[in-house]
Amino acid sequence: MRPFLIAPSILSADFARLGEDVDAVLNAGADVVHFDVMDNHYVPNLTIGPMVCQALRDYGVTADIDVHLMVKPVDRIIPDFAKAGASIITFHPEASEHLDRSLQLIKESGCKAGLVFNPATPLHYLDHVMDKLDVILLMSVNPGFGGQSFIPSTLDKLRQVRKLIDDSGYDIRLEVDGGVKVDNIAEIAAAGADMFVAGSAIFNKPDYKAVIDEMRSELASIES
Ligand SMILES: O=C(CO)[C@@H](O)[C@H](O)COP(=O)(O)O
Repeated sequence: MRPFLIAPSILSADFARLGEDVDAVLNAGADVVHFDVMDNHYVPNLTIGPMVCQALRDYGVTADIDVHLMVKPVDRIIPDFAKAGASIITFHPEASEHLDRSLQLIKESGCKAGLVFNPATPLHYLDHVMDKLDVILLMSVNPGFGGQSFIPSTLDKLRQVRKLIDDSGYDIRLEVDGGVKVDNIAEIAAAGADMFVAGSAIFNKPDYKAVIDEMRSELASIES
């Protein structure tokens, strides 16, 4: 298994001082910036677009930015995010008319590509695209809002996807997003995840480093 990555979701950051807050969480030990893009159409909330991604790059953020597109359609916005400095772009299969084309578009734009599965989205969308994926993201809440509780059936789904990845021989990250906390991160890692999105668990606490350190110490029990 590759090193675990902690990716704070900036959905729970302070948008009035986003650059500073992202710097703070990276200085606290986070690996990746998770950037949630919502369109009030595919999901019932509205957030941020490529200009904000570009603003973070202009502010000096050099860490990978993991752009999670909760938008429909997806293709038109992919090149804009690539130009704005996205490192990884993921989208939901239900939001794309042509899965393979959207994945190729992300790759041609120079970013890593991933598919996102809602709690009830079946895994068959993986059938013919494993060779094009850098990331599989399992939502452990229904997308749209931070601060929801982890849906326990995600653990079984993680085990299934971990097996699919291992059997495929491809180098694919298994990311999980929603309700990830210090007290469940070890169980989630044991089920196969290696990249952990956490919003409220980190940003709603005054000491980001303390939370990230606690998460890493929980994860250490799995690594060893
Ligand atoms: O994409 C989403 C929600 O749609 C997530 O990234 C949330 O922002 C995670 O928040 P927490 O559950 O960790 O508070």
